[in-house]
Amino acid sequence: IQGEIKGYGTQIYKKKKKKRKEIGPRVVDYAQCHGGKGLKIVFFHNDILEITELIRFGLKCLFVHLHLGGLGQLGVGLANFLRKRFGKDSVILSDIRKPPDHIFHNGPFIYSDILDSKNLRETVVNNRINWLFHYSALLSAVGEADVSLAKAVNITGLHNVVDVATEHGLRLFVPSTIGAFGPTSPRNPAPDLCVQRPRTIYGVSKVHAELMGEYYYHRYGLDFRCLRYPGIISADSQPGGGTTDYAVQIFHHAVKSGRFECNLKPSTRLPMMYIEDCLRATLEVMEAPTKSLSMRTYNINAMSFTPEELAQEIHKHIPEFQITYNVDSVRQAIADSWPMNFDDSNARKDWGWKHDFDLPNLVTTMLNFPGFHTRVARAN
Ligand SMILES: NC(=O)C1=CN([C@@H]2O[C@H](COP(=O)(O)OP(=O)(O)OC[C@H]3O[C@@H](n4cnc5c(N)ncnc54)[C@H](O)[C@@H]3O)[C@@H](O)[C@H]2O)C=CC1
Ligand SMILES: CC(=O)[C@H](N)C(=O)O
Repeated sequence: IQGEIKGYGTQIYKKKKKKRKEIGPRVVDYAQCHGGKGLKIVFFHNDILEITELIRFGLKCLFVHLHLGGLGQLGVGLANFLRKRFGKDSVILSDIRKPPDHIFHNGPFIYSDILDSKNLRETVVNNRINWLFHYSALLSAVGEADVSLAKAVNITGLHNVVDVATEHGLRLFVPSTIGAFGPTSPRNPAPDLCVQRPRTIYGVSKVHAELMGEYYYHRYGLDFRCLRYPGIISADSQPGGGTTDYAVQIFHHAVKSGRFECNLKPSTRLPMMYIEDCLRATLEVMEAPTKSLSMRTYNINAMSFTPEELAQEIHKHIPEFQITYNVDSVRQAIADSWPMNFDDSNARKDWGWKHDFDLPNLVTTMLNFPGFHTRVARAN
């Protein structure tokens, strides 16, 4: 993984049989880094060191990540993924809801409301945050049901996050979505750059997030990075009220009862991705060297399928599985305005993005997920 540490660059000395291996050029400052025995970091200003050297020494840097809106469908998975890389105490999970015991005891958790800009600043300063992952949002369908709350969280909340990240020189990740496109966008595939006139408050707020992040990058140097996620599918977390939720719920129902009532038409094609690919892409773009990024907002793609195609794939594992359809007109109208497929060639070219999961191995992975069956039982 190529990466960079800007501003306070680092130079690693590795004591090896009393012999010091000097990697970087100049020495200005000195700090002990937790995680690596006998490893010392010395700092020098405004130089860049490829993060490969840090990874090679298995060094856990003095990164502290704050993860906002972390108790949703994707947030706990991201926190676990980052903690494996940077150490449990380097990743602070936050939300406005109480965490369940197994999450509360799995690493630092704090309350953080993105609508309270003072609380946000205190959190960033008191914990010396370097990287910020901003997951707080109301998704497409729940946003249409409460436009004023969606405006507050997805727009005012975003403004607070962008301001605090700029003030404190954070590296900021904000996810966008297939929902950031609308009926006048090219749909099959949708490229990175095209007309974006979404018809949901969710999509409008996400286009705004993309534009605000890029403005702050060009105007103030905010290290803003953004990926447009497809519908994300996970086995151990429930979806948060979007239009692609059917593609998560279908697995729980297939295992539990062998039957599923789908709220989208059988032929509704949407881009989708397994959560492992999503979380890996998120870290890869955050660790990509600045010089490799020709853009600040990228599409990422893995697969696209219809409910009918998904059901046929599940059928190969559960022959008695039956799908019926009871179309939700709100979600159907949203889905019909979204891309059917994504062109993610820029992500693949600039920072080496590639997906691991296609439809067959998504279904195999989901239905064989450790404890999935008991999770379904517990969830019910
Ligand atoms: N799940 C998916 O398929 C996709 C998700 N995304 C984006 O990824 C991010 C995470 O998505 P999910 O985990 O699915 O969302 P989710 O809806 O499951 O979770 C969002 C979290 O934000 C929190 N939140 C709400 N108001 C808040 C506030 N004022 N301050 C702090 N936190 C607040 C909620 O408590 C919730 O835990 C969102 O920004 C979403 O737009 C983008 C595309 C696809
Ligand atoms: C694709 C998304 O952004 C989300 N899952 C939704 O359906 O709203």
